[in-house]
Amino acid sequence: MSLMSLDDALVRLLAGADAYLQTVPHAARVPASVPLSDALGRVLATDIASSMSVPSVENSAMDGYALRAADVVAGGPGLAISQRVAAGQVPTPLTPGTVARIFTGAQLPEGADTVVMQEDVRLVDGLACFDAVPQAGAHVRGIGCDIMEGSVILKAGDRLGPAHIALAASTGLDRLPVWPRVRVATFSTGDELVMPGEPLVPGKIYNSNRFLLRGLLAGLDVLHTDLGIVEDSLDATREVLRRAAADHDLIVTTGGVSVGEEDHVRPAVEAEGRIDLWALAIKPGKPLAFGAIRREDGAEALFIGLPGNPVSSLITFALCVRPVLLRLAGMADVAPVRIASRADFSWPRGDRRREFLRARRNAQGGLDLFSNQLSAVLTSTVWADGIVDNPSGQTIAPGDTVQFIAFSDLLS
Ligand SMILES: Nc1nc2c(c(=O)[nH]1)N[C@H]1C(S)=C(S)[C@@H](COP(=O)(O)OP(=O)(O)OC[C@H]3O[C@@H](n4cnc5c(N)ncnc54)[C@H](O)[C@@H]3O)O[C@H]1N2
Ligand code: MOO
Repeated sequence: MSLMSLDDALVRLLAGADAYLQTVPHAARVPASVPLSDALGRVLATDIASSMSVPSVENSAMDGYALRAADVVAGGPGLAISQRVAAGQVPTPLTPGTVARIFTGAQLPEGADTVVMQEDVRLVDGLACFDAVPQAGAHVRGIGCDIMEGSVILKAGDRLGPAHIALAASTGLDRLPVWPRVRVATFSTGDELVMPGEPLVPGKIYNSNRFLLRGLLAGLDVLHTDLGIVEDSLDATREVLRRAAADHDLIVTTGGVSVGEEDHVRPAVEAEGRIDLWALAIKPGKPLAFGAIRREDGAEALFIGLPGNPVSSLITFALCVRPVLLRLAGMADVAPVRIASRADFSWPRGDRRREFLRARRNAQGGLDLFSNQLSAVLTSTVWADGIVDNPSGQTIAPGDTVQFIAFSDLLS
C-alpha cells in the first residue's frame, strides 16, 4: 500500500472542505446574528469594527486624587479638595489649583491631567499634600487606550472565546454574526463492540471510541448526531452512510478502514460515493480514509474514516478531522501550534512513518515520554498532555529539540 504524507493529505482534506462549502446552497450559508450569551465557541462571519472608543472618556486607573501636575509643589502647603468623583458620576471642570477626590474607573474632570494614588498623598488639615511632583499623565486611562473608534476588534473566522465575547461587550455590542454550526454524524463499526454497562461476553470489548468522538466534537461546538454502533456488514454500513449523508456535512466513523475482510467501511463508501485518499505515512493512524457520500439530490457529504485503534482515532481526529471541521466552520487558519521543546527521553528507533508520540511537559521545562506507545494503549493519552511530532526515521536523544503540540491546542 502506498502511503501519502500527512502534509499532502491535509492539502487534499482542506481542499475537500473548501469545495464542499462551495456546494452548500447560499440559503444554508447565511450568517446568523446571535446574542452574546449564545456566541461562545461559534465562528465569526464578518470583521467587527468598534463603533466607539474604549474607554470613551479619560478615567482614573487608581483610587486617589485627580489634578493638574503643574499645580503640585513637592513639600508645598497642599491643595484644596474641590469635588469628589466616584465611578458612574459626571465631574465638573476642575477648579484651577485644586484636586478632585477620585476613584478607579471614574471620569477625569476637565482640566485634570494626572492622578496621584492615595498612598502617595498626605491629608493635612483637609488639604492634599505631596512629597514629590507626579509625572504628568500618570494613572490616567486615555480615550481609546484599549480600542479606538472604527478599529477592527474581531476578525472574520475568529472562534469566539470568553475574551472575544467580552471585548465585543465592552463596545456595547449585544449580538454577533456567526456561521451556522457544522453538522457531523458519527458511528462506530465492529461486531466486537459492546457499550459500557453491558456484560462483557467473550470476544467483546467496550466501545471507548464512541465517547472519545462525543467529547472531541462537543469541544468543537458542532451539531453532532451519534448513530451508535453499526454491525460489520456491507449493507448495514451502506445504509447508515446514505442516511447520514442526507442531512450532515461530514460523516466520521471509527474502525473498519484497514485491509481485513471484516473492514467494510471503505467498500461501503466506494459503493455510496468515493474514496479520495486512503492510508497516510503516520504512526499511529495509517489507514485513515477520506472521501464523500452521494446524496439523493446529487450533492455530497464529506466522509472521514478513522482507524479503530483508540489512540489512532484520537490522533487522526486531532490531525485530520479537526482542521476539516474548523475550515467547514469558517476558519482560515487551522494548523495547531508546534512548540520547539527539549526531549528528556530517548527514542532510539525512528519509524518509517512520521510518528506522533504521547508525551508530557515536566517541571524542568522538558518533555517526558509515555513508556508504551502502542496505538491500542489509551492510557497514554490520559497520561500525556500532547504529542511529539517526530519526522520519519528520526531517533531522539535526551537534550534534542523536538516539536511538541499540546492537546489543549489540538483537541478543542
Ligand atoms: N494486515 C494488516 N493489518 C492491519 C494493518 C495493516 O496495514 N495491515 N493496519 C493496522 C493499523 S496501523 C491499524 S490502526 C488498524 C486499524 O484497523 P481498522 O480501522 O480497520 O479498525 P478495526 O480493525 O475495526 O479495529 C482496530 C482495533 O481497534 C479496536 N476498536 C475498534 N473500534 C473500537 C471502539 N469503538 N472502541 C474501542 N476499540 C475499538 C478493535 O477492537 C481493534 O483492536 O489495523 C491494523 N491492522
Ligand atoms: O496506524 Mo495504526 O494507527 O499505527 O496502529
